[in-house]
Amino acid sequence: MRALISVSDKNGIVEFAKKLQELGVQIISTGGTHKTLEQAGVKVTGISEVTGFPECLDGRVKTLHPNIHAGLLAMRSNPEHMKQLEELKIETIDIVVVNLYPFKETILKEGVTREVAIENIDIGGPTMLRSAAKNYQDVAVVVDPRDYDLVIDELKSGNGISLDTKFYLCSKVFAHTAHYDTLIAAYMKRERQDNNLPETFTMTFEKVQEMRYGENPHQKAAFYKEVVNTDGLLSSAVQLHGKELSFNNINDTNGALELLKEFEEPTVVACKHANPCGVGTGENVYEAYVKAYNSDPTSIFGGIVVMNRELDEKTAEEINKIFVEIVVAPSYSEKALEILKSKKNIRLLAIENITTKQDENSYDLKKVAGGILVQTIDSKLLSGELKTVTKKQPTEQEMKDLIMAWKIVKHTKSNAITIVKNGQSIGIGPGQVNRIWACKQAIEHAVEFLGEDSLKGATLASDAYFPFSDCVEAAAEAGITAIIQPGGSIRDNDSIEACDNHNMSMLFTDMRHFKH
Ligand SMILES: NC(=O)c1ncn([C@@H]2O[C@H](COP(=O)(O)O)[C@@H](O)[C@H]2O)c1NC=O
Repeated sequence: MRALISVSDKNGIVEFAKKLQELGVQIISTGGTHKTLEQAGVKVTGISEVTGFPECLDGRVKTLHPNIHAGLLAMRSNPEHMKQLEELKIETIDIVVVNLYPFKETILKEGVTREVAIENIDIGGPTMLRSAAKNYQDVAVVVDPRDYDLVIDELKSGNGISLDTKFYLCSKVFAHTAHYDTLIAAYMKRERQDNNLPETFTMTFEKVQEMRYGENPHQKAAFYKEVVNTDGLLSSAVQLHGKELSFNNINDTNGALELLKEFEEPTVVACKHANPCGVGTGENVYEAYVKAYNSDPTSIFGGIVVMNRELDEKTAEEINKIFVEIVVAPSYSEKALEILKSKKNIRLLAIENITTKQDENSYDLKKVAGGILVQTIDSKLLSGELKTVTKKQPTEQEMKDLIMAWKIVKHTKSNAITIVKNGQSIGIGPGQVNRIWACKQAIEHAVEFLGEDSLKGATLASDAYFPFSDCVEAAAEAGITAIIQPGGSIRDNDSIEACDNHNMSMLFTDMRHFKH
């Protein structure tokens, strides 16, 4: 039995090769692997002895030779194949142990040149892996060092490596080379600054964790992360305390974080089922948290609280008065951590560069039955200049609140209406099937938690245009004085007129933010 070993990651390879040798397997190897094994006392045949050809072009050609690939691809049950091998004096290779040039690790290094990245694209390795995997009935192919023990155990059993195991090893190869090639393709696309939607759509992710279940207990679920550009994003979060995150935890936290990233000043976002339920800004996170909490003290219970400044002791004490599922902050003071850790069931996450936004060319994906919808993320907030369409202009404070309401509405499920006053969300109407209901819900929200008077002088945002003037009428009746919306309805004039009649200001953004 012959094994060909050619590995970049040399961890565990000496022990594995020694065990193979003890089991009577003859070992063939390439340059660096050969050296490592020989130095450790393993008897190795150099690849050039098998190919009759020197390794050349700085290692670009080592194993790319018919003596290797015919030895891998010959079907042992096919007499014609075996006859040809004999005529060509080629011996079979029965085990292939290959792991590839570290392309991923290379491109993750800061400042890596394209030349270096390209030199780290493995050609001979995937070719061997694919040849061996195609002929899995006759060849055992090991791409993952975690499978070394499995192979040794089966060989020790005396019955050889089972067909089942060989098929399992083969399936890992194609998953591995697909992942590897997808990373290369994505790198090339980035290098070309190509943000076109490709003819065939391939992305690759790495598993972070399996979850106990998905959105519901009868659904299976796992969390996968992208390989590059995850700094500051949810998948780079470090969990400091608490139980494992669930599917819904991750989805909901994502909603909260995407909204948080719109703010530069100290801000706290409280979120439930991926919709914001309370948002506060202030001089510090304490002030911001109190505003977010007061805006809806009911929904925040069991919710998610994220902030863009270090979580201090005073804020931790405040948060600790209620039950929240998850807290995310860039960092925690020692005292704050101690206070929050006193609760077993709270999950505490840290994301260092929490304000970092996703690359604007990132994709947003939605699975539909039998297909997938792909779009670039909704990265912009405003398209350009805001246009005041009413006789009245908003005041300076109203302007600040309008922008805040606009940021919140962008990250609230459609149809959405949000109401903001003095840096605090006071009413949020998410996910309604018509706009007036969203408007009424936002107003009701404010009335319930902050009283009718809170609406006097407040500002309102709508994620898409008003089809009728009914929302303006409802806002005017509640005491709201300024509105921000995309504009673009054939009945825009009705809404503008209604604002003028009630001495309100209205701004058009010329940009819609549906979120379904
Ligand atoms: N060019 C070839 O024919 C070739 N054959 C195997 N390799 C790779 O060379 C690496 C091992 O090299 P070494 O044994 O020299 O350290 C492995 O990652 C293997 O996948 C090759 N390198 C790149 O394509």
